[in-house]
Amino acid sequence: MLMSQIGFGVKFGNWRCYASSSSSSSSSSQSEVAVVEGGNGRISERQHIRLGLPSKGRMATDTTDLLKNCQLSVKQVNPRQYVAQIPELSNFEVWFQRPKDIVKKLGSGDLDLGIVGLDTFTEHGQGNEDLIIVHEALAYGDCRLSLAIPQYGIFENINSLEELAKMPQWTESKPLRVATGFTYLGPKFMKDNGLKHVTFSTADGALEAAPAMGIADAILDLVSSGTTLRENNLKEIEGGTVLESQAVLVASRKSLVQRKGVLDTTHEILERLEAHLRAIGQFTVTANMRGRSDKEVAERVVSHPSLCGLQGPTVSPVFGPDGEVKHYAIVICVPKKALYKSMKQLRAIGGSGVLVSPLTYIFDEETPRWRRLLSTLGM
Ligand SMILES: Nc1ncnc2c1ncn2[C@@H]1O[C@H](COP(=O)(O)OP(=O)(O)OP(=O)(O)O)[C@@H](O)[C@H]1O
Ligand SMILES: O=P(O)(O)OC[C@H]1O[C@H](OP(=O)(O)OP(=O)(O)O)[C@H](O)[C@@H]1O
Ligand SMILES: [Mg+2]
Repeated sequence: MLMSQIGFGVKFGNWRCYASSSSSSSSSSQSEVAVVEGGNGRISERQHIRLGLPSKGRMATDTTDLLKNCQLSVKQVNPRQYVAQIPELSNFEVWFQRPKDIVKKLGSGDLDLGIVGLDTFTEHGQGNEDLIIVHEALAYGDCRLSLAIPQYGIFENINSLEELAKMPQWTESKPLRVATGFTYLGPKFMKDNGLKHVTFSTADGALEAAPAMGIADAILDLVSSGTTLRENNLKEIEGGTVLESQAVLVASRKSLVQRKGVLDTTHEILERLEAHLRAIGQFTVTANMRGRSDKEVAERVVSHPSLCGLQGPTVSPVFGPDGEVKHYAIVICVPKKALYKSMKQLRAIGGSGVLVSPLTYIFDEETPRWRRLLSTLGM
C-alpha cells in the first residue's frame, strides 16, 4: 500500500475549501512501503515525558521565559539542538518544534504536552478529542484570527460580516476569494456563519498583499496591533473575528491517562504556572495602622472591598518601645492596577508607612484548572 499526501480543492455545498488528504493506491511491488505523517497515535514504549515548545517565531522566547519564571528553566546546550531538559522535572524532555508540528505530534503520540498559540492548536487540532487544553490563558502571544477586507473600492462601505455576505458580487461561479493559512478554521467559520460562495486559497506569509495584488478579495490572518492591516489598506469587520488567541498549555488525553508520570508532572507544571500567573497581577502591601485592637483595625480595612486581599487582611500588633501596642501592621494583596487607589484608601483609614513589594507566587489550596482537568478525564 502506498500512501501519498496531496492537496486539492473540495467543494462542500456552496462553499469550497482547500484541504489535504491521503489517497491510497495499491502497489504491485512485493515490498510494502507506507508513508504516514507523524507517529501512529499509539502509546509508544518510551520512558520520558515529552513537552513540545515552539522552536522559532515570536512564541519561542516568551515560552521559555514563562517557564523560567515558574522556576522551570529549560537547559538547552545550544540553540540548534532540538532536545533540552528541565532539571527540576525528572524523567522529562523538552522538544523544540514548529508550533503546528507540536499539535500534530501530540495527536500522533510523539509528544505528551505542548505550549502553542490557541490559533495553532485549534487549526491543527481540528477538533481532535484526544487533545486537551490544560491552561487556556498563559498571558502572552495575544492576537486574534480575523477576516480583513480592503478599505477601498467595492468594500468601502462594507463594515460587517453580514454586509459582506449580502454583497451581490459573490456568486457560485464568482465566489469571494479569501487567502489564508487557516484552511480548517476559515471554511468552518464561513459555514458556521452561513456564508455561501466562498473559496479559500492557501498562503504562508505576507498575506496582506494578496488583495492589492488581485490574488484574493479578502484575507483571514492573525492580527495583534493591526499595523500590518492598516499599512496595506485593509480593515477588520464586525463579526469577522474567528478566534481570540493567546498561548495555551495542551496535552494528549491518552498520555495523561496511560503514560506513567504524565498526570503528576502536568499537575506540578500547572500549579507552578497558576501560582506565577496569579501573582503577576498583584502587589503585596504592608502598612501600619493606628488602632485600639486588631479586630477594630481589620473592620476598618475590610470596609473597603479593594483592601480585602486574597482571604482578608493579616493584622499583627506592633509593639512600641514601652511594650504598648498602639499600631497594627497589615499585610494585603492588591491588584497592580488598583495600587494607587488602594494606597489612598489605606491612608484615608489611618494607614502610614505603606510598603509595596512584588509578589512572586500565589499558591492556592487547589488550582481550579486541576479539578477541571480531572473531570475532563473522567477522574
Ligand atoms: N501579530 C502576530 N502575528 C502572528 N502570530 C502572533 C502574533 N501575535 C502573537 N502571535 C502568536 O504567535 C504564534 C507564532 O507566530 P509566528 O509568526 O511567530 O510563528 P509562525 O507563524 O509559526 O512562523 P512563520 O510566521 O514564520 O510561519 C501564532 O500562532 C500566534 O499564536
Ligand atoms: O497586527 P500586527 O501587529 O501588524 O501583526 C500581524 C502580522 O503579524 C503576522 O505576521 P508575521 O510577522 O508572523 O509574518 P509572516 O506573515 O511571515 O507570518 C501576521 O501574519 C500578520 O501579518
Ligand atoms: Mg507568522
